[in-house]
Amino acid sequence: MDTNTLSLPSLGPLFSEKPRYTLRPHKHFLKHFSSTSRTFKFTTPQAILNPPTAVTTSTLREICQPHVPQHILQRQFQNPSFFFPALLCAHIYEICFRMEEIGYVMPTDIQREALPYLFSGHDCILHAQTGSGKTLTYLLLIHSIINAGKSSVQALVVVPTRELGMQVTKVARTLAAKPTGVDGEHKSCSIMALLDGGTLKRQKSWLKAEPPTVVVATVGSLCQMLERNIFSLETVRVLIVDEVDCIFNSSKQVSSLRKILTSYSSCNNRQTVFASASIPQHNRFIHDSVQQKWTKRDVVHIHVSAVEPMPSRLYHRFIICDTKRKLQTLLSLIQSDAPESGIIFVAEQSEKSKKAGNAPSTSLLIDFLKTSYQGDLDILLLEDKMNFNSRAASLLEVRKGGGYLLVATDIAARGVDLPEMSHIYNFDLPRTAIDYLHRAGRTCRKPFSDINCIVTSIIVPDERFVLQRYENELMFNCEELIP
Ligand SMILES: Nc1ncnc2c1ncn2[C@@H]1O[C@H](COP(=O)(O)OP(=O)(O)OP(=O)(O)O)[C@@H](O)[C@H]1O
Repeated sequence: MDTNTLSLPSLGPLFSEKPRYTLRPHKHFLKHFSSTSRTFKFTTPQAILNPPTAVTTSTLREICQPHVPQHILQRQFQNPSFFFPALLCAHIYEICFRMEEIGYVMPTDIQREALPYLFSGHDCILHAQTGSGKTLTYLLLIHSIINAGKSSVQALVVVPTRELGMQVTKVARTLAAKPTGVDGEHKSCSIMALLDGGTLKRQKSWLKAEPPTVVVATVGSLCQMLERNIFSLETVRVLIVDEVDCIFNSSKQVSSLRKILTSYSSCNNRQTVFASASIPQHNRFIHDSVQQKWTKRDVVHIHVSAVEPMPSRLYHRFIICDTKRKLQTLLSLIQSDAPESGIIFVAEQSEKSKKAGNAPSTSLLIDFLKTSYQGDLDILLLEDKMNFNSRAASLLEVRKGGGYLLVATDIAARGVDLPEMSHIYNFDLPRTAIDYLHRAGRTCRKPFSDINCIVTSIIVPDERFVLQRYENELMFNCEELIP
């Protein structure tokens, strides 16, 4: 058999065990793939209809190819007017090529473990370290389900912040772009960002005129659209809630998320996925989710590296100094570390400090670094109270590449993916162990790299026991740096 072309007989076994179905590949499918010089292997229906088994294969394509048609076909086999879903298959094969083009070849642990369950229609809780590839995991599920030919919103990703929403939209669009050399006639899926600070009027017209296939939304904007009946969850086949614990923890977002989940629970043909590196009291959370019917009863909790909640390549250290010496200590650290890029996390200004008319720590820090730091790194700011355009401009600058020091509040602690980040500095200690985990997790974001990254907390003597508590809770060891 010519291994470089699509071989029609190789599609035969797919149907041999179900003779009532005839193979009628769509002309677009043939045209499309005969031009791409690739071979496709299909599994037999028996394998296709089996429940997920442990995946021992080693590449993402090997995981996706047998399982994606499985998922589509499972549904198609239940449909008496079965027709070979050529366009859907074409789409997912394109995604496989595209992944390889981008450099996603080997699956990460969460991808290896979760994808078989996701492709078989299970509701899942993706619980894995920061930087472990949860985004690609749920995007692959989305691509296995959607049909870009249909004009309806079929997948919805809910995120806590505009910044994370922009990032997920970008990754989703990159993945959905056609691989080089493929000019198939089928429609690419459209992805809409429905984020706080966006132009809701424009998005409203888009949703009404030609609904996108995938919507990435912040809770507030999504609720507005749902309340005004501009779009409904009826057509949504998969709902992802990213950083789910963060949204449940936010007093501004929790009641809206509950409404969305409750409303989605009455939809037919639904699949719900929750993702985060931290799901506190996960057994309780799963129990509640089932009780509330937010997930089906057979929801699967995929917990990767349960005994090691943070990447092992992270090196943690702390330095003790008094409050007045903190700025100078930070500067000395940056000079001796010479980071490739770093984030300096600062606490949000308290109401008390605002009332006292004090300048926020972020401004003090930025002013100090701009006058005292002599190195090559750009100094940037990202904090909640900046307007959306300035926040976007800071992140754009950061993503341009080149070294930088980003002074940020916890707004940058969740989900933001900056793979070049080598150092994290806690200028103010985070409020909880979970906040520590997410701040630290802005480094070590190259799944197959063996480069170590450093997290340094600058603390006053009284804070030593707080840090110790975080060490116990997150099971890591923090070494003292003696100045
Ligand atoms: N299979 C893969 N091969 C190579 N790189 C990958 C793979 N999967 C994901 N990545 C890369 O790993 C990085 C981290 O992925 P991602 O942002 O999805 O992490 P995450 O698990 O969502 O982390 P967080 O919990 O912090 O949000 C990204 O830069 C992504 O491009």
